[in-house]
Amino acid sequence: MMDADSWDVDPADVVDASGTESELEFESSLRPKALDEFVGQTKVRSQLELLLKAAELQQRTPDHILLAGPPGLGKTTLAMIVANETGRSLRLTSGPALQNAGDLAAVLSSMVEGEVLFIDEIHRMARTAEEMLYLAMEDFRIDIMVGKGAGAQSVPLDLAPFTVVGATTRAGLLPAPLRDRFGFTAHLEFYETHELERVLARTANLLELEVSEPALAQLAGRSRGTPRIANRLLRRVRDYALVHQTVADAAAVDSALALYDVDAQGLDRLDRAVLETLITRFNGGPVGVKTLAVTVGEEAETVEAVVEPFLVRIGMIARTQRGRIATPAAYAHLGHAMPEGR
Ligand SMILES: Nc1ncnc2c1ncn2[C@@H]1O[C@H](COP(=O)(O)OP(=O)(O)OP(=O)(O)O)[C@@H](O)[C@H]1O
Repeated sequence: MMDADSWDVDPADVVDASGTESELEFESSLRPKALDEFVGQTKVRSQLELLLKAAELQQRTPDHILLAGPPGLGKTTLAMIVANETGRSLRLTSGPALQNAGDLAAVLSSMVEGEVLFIDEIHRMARTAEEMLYLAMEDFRIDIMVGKGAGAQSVPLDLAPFTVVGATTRAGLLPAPLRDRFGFTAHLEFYETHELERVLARTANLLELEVSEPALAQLAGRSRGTPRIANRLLRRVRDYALVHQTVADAAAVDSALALYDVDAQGLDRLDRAVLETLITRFNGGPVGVKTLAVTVGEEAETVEAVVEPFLVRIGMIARTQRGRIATPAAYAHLGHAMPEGR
């Protein structure tokens, strides 16, 4: 039986960039399948296009690709597009699933020539797996240990050429030897509002949902520069319009987003908690990001990879050598007076 708490909807689930199963299905149904369907990230798209075209002309597998950037900006989608555009199949795994060299050896030894291996959260792989991956990416070869103890032997195994697409929210955490094995690193940026409007218009179309232009613009401006969040908020607006038997217009967006604690700038509860803590507990900073995370009761990795990049981008937090500080825009947004002398 479900307890009463199970019925509560945590607003963070709506804007959090990770996902529940039904959210994941929803996302898959919306993924663009070709580069020219992929909205925004113009530079990265042209870079990828060139890299794939050159590989096609030389009839070889494309170079390994590293995609870096905050969650929900399209890394998995791009990996799928790379496979699609090259007519290859895609294997998906993730850093946390590769906890020893054996886990990786099992994946690599079953790869077919030309396949694309997508490793999400690649910075979270075990060190032993990482070392095996360097060799595999460079020489398409791995050494497998057979037997145990004094009789253990290292047996080389040749692999068919393949392309690794790694994704990370924390490129800085990747050891240099691994980073160097990628022929190309794409840094995905937060999307501009007009780009998110296009993402939303495309999604509304796929969902056969009529949404007014002002509603799309309003949603786009409150989606933290992130397509995943834009699509999720659109779904909540659709729910709102359905339940209240109204059209999906700007007023419906306002009401739905107020219900889920998304404010006028698109900040969610965690964003505001971080800013509030920085201002009221640490007098606006400077304070280290780890201390800040502990104080709001969140993992440091989430604050560093999810919360901070967006708050820095919209100018509410500044990074200094001594730590993070709240800017005048943050004080104004939360309605606090700036202390004298700051
Ligand atoms: N440029 C884009 N155009 C249209 N839709 C996009 C774009 N980028 C992302 N999306 C949509 O946003 C959702 C999230 O994208 P995706 O899963 O690729 O992000 P991600 O960067 O891999 O996130 P994570 O790092 O959390 O895995 C998907 O539904 C995808 O269709």
